[in-house]
Formats: sequence, C-alpha cells, structure tokens
Amino acid sequence: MTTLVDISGLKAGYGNTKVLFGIDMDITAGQVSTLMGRNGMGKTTTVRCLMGLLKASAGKISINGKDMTGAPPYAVARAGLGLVPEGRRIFPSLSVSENLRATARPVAEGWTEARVYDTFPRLGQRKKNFGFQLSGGEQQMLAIGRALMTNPSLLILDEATEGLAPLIREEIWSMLGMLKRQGLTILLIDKNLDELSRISDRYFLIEKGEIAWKGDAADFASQRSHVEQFLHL
Ligand SMILES: Nc1ncnc2c1ncn2[C@@H]1O[C@H](COP(=O)(O)OP(=O)(O)OP(=O)(O)O)[C@@H](O)[C@H]1O
Repeated sequence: MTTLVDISGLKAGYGNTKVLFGIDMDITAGQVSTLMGRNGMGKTTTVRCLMGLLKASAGKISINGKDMTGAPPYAVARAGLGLVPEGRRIFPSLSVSENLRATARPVAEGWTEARVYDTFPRLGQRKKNFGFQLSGGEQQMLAIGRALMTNPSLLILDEATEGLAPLIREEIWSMLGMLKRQGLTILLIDKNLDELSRISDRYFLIEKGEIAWKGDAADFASQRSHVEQFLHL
C-alpha cells in the first residue's frame, strides 16, 4: 500500500489562537479516508494546511514522498491535490462551463468537461447558466466537477453534502462510490456515519486539534459507539 499523503506533528492556528496541536495522518493511495470531528475541532484548518492555504507553525506534510511543507497552493495542486471546499466557492459570475475550465489541468485520458456532464447530467443541462443561478445541489456538483477537472490524485471534500436535499445527497454519495470504484483516492470531511461506513476504508477522528481515534473499516464498525461519543451523536 502506497502512502499518498503523510502528515506528521502538524500544528497551526490563527494569530494567537492555536487550533492544531500535532496532527498525524496518513492517506493510502486508492482508499477513501475520512476525517471526522465536532464543529470547530480543526478539520477545515487541517485541510487548509494541507492545501497550502494556511501556514503550519510546526510539522511536516509530504505528498508522494516529497516534502511539501509550506508549499504554496499552486504547487500543492500541481502535486495532485484537488479540493472541494466547504461552502463550495464556485465563481458566481462565470458560467458552469467557465467554472469547470477555470482551474482545469488536462491530462491524457483524464477528466474533461464532457465527462463531468456525463457524470452530472444536470450540469450539462445548465452549462450556459451562471454560477449564481444554480441551486445548492448544482453548485456542489459543479464544485466537485471543477475539482475533478484538475485531475487530482487525491480529491478532498469538505462537508460535501452539508445542507443539501436528501435526493441530491444520495446522488453525491453514489457518485463518490463510483469515483472510489474507479480507483480515485479520496479524503472526506464528514459526519454522516451511515453513508461514510458504506465507502470509507480509514477513519481519523479529530478532537481539540489532535487525532483522538483512528481505525480501519472493521475498527469503525466495532467501535462505532465510541466514535459517536466523541461526535456527541
Ligand atoms: N480565519 C479564522 N480566524 C480565526 N479563527 C478561526 C478561523 N477559522 C477557524 N477558526 C477557529 O479555528 C477553530 C477550528 O476551526 P475549523 O474550521 O478548522 O473547524 P472544523 O473542525 O472544520 O469545524 P466546522 O465543522 O465548524 O467547519 C475554531 O475554533 C474556529 O473558530
């Protein structure tokens, strides 16, 4: 099993506020990994460090065995990390098609605009619409499509189904299952344990800026009530 991303001893915060106190996580190629935790525990902060959007005060991040600690976002993207950010952040004044192409990184036999429309037919029907004209679910599909068009080796989704209608959530979960079957490595930030248990291979639970529990699918199944206590479920 190849380690795609390795995070060790990661510390970070905002000004004087310390948020991460030494995160250790490793992401295996071809697997779906999940980062769980209650609100405010540091999940998004971990992702922001990983993407080069926030500078860590200590620790190391390596991607494909290469030290990427402190690397800027464009270098992290080039190294193969694609983010579907919390809140989607699509470009409201660009069309669906322009949103998809804005940050695309074409590779041979990789993701194309047509392949995104095959996967999300609703986006194909709306390709000339502007970002601001889309529903929440369509915006989320667009954010996923846009990240796929960078042809990432690790796709990171921060709360991808948050606030969406049940049918759209179901569509997104089945799409993630399909991406997994195609061999894509995925990191999910999510709290929907039933849905996660269907596709996730590894779990990391963050509590007050540290990994308080981690395990594989079998550990998760047998220790789920322990995990739920942390999540206050
Ligand atoms: N830009 C910022 N400036 C100052 N503090 C911040 C900033 N962003 C986040 N924080 C604080 O850092 C802590 C961790 O936030 P983070 O967004 O990483 O949490 P999270 O686990 O992703 O939770 P959520 O599910 O609410 O997004 C919180 O206490 C939050 O208030």
